[in-house]
Amino acid sequence: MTDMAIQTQALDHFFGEGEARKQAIFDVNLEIERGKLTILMGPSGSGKTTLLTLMGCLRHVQSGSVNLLERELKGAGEAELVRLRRRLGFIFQAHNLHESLTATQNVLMGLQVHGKGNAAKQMAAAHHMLRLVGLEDRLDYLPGNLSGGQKQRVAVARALVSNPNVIFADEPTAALDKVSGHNVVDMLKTMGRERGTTTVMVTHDNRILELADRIITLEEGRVVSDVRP
Ligand SMILES: Nc1ncnc2c1ncn2[C@@H]1O[C@H](COP(=O)(O)OP(=O)(O)OP(=O)(O)O)[C@@H](O)[C@H]1O
Repeated sequence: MTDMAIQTQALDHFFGEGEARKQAIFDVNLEIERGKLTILMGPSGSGKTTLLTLMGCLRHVQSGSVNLLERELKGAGEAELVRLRRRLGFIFQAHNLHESLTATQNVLMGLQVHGKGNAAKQMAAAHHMLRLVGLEDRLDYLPGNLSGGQKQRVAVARALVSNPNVIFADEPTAALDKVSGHNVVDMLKTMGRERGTTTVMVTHDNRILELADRIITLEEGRVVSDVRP
């Protein structure tokens, strides 16, 4: 097993066809260590989300290479990608909770796609995760009755409950106040220390940079800075 969760080599990415074809990612070469919190920064349109979705098997690799958990994504078949995605957790903007399901049921969705454990064990794991994110008194609330920050914490609990190897997060703290944002990122760091979970996070949130193990900055699709604070 290597110490790297993700490696990219000569990674390019293009959108559009013919005259509208436009390059969004240029020659990105990165090695991302296991168990660390890596932040992707950069101005709007610099390619952060494109890079995150390429590394997270959410977009086909067109040119160059992405190695995720020792599997090459370029040319990988759909069955292989599905197997890999089961080892990942995704935290995108808060709005992807199911509005008709309670907090607990939303977190259970994070387990049921994996088919892990029996119903009682799954319920216990969902409740445990919701307690960890400080929502023990909101287990049976619908998203409509939760604040933006509480919804985001449900999304975090759902991403973490299956104990993924890598978590991809796009602006996970955008809707949170400073304390809740810190709590979410602290939790991801704790998962890194205790379980070796790797987190790659896109953020504009300057308040959480101090928590990062590494900060990679993109501009116009290129890596322009890469620091370990
Ligand atoms: N589906 C798409 N079709 C065409 N162009 C796209 C598509 N998605 C992104 N792009 C373009 O690729 C470039 C990078 O976009 P991307 O969303 O990765 O940037 P970003 O850094 O995440 O921006 P933001 O901070 O605003 O979310 C931009 O020029 C964008 O217009």
